[in-house]
Amino acid sequence: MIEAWSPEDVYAAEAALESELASGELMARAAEGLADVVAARASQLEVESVVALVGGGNNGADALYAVAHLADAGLRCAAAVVPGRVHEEALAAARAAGVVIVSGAEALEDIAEADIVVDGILGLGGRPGLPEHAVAWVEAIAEDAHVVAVDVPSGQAADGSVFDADGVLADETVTFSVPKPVHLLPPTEQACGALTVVDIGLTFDVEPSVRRLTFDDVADWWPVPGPDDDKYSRGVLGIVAGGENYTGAAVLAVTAAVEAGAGMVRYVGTPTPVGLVRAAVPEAVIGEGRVQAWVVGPGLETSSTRRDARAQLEVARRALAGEEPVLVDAGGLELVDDGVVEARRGRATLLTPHAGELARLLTRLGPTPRARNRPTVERAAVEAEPVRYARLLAERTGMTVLLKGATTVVVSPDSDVSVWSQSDAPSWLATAGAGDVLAGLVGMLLAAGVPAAEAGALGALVHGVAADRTGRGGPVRALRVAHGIPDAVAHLLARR
Ligand SMILES: NC(=O)C1=CN([C@@H]2O[C@H](COP(=O)(O)OP(=O)(O)OC[C@H]3O[C@@H](n4cnc5c(N)ncnc54)[C@H](O)[C@@H]3O)[C@@H](O)[C@H]2O)[C@@H](O)CC1
Repeated sequence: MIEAWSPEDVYAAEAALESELASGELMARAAEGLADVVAARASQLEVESVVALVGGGNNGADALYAVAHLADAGLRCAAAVVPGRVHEEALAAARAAGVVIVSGAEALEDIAEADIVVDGILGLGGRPGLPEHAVAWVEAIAEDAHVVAVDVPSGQAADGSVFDADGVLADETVTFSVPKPVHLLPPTEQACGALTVVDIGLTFDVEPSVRRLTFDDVADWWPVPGPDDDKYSRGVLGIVAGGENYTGAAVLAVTAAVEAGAGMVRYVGTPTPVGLVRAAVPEAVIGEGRVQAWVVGPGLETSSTRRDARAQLEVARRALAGEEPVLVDAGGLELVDDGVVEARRGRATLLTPHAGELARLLTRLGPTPRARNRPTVERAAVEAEPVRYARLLAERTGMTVLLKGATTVVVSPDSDVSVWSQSDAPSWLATAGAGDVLAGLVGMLLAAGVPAAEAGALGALVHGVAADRTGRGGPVRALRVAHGIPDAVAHLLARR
């Protein structure tokens, strides 16, 4: 598992450790670790000129001490500074080691020619956006330069909340002791590149703010049946999905649940998808019955006036009013209103919208049940600040929210619980029907008794790995991803 702590928690841990260490020791550890990474990169890339972009905080000091080490080791080093706004001791150490200190136009020339740029403008203490003087520095970085960010790519929000397109986009980031939210969350993860964590000895006795499951965690979490299990004890999943127009969603969700290892799947639909499910997934049982969890919504047509569609909707509403865990996806999200919110209080519910669905649902629900003012939430706003909006929906509904995207986040209604962030899927998985497969897969985990947030994170990981392994670097269609789940699970279980 990869865990990230908030900037506030990191500052607290740092203060606690600093009080036990000689002054400057923490920074010395950080600078040494940073210098080791940059030296290794210079040798791999067979280059020798390094420029540090130095800000006025500790992050800039780290960068200065690191280039001092690198100059000692024989690399050609310069440091771009703003005179008067720099850590004086670190500046003296760099100068003494032979680092060329530059500013103004001279700095821009050196930056443009550097093979490796070490970004120490802003770190954990940075507010989003670059300081004015640093805009030209960042613009001057050559296309083919290798950019190493210190702790946080400057301009990006350390808490991972907002992405700055004009900020530093690093090839790699060197961080200290533990990852920070900026490294794991959308939209900022994309600015960090490869992550190296240098241990400087911080310890934490508080919960991380972000968690990510890794491949090695799957064996500990996946519901593997034992000799005493039968199809009922493994978990029966009810799926209410598909309609006369969206027939495929039913086939995809049911296929995924069966392939993922559901003890049994009961499918509730209208005549056409029922016929297709019977043909494609003979293991599925048609009709309502006792289940341990529900998936409500893939391809569900909530405005159809057909009698069979209305009967199907009745089952969906019963599921939402019942005690079993429910995953609510796509058309099912249209059924979520204040009555459903009230009915599901204290019961496991996982909403699985994409950004557009989340925006529509938040707009429809409004900030509170009786709010007169219901501002429109735009899809672009959700895409710009995914965790913030997922949290708003989770808090408004009391439900767990899995927001789908290149990086999928899972947010619990309790703001003290860590956010899950999974980034395991190839971009090829952005294809019609992929969400239906995820719904069936995660639904199976709910039926097997995995808690909602963990089921969402685990399902997102396996979904991504199944896509990767079936596509083998090329395109994937959703049905093949569903059929690829057993191979992905077996591959991940074998890592135990
Ligand atoms: N966290 C840790 O465990 C350790 C952290 N270290 C380093 O210390 C850094 C944190 O140091 P600081 O707290 O000094 O933070 P920064 O180095 O990020 O500097 C913050 C300073 O820049 C100013 N500033 C912030 N955003 C700005 C903006 N957008 N435009 C203009 N000015 C802005 C602030 O007012 C503040 O003075 C970390 O990122 C890391 O590199 C290491 O030295 C040692 C250990």
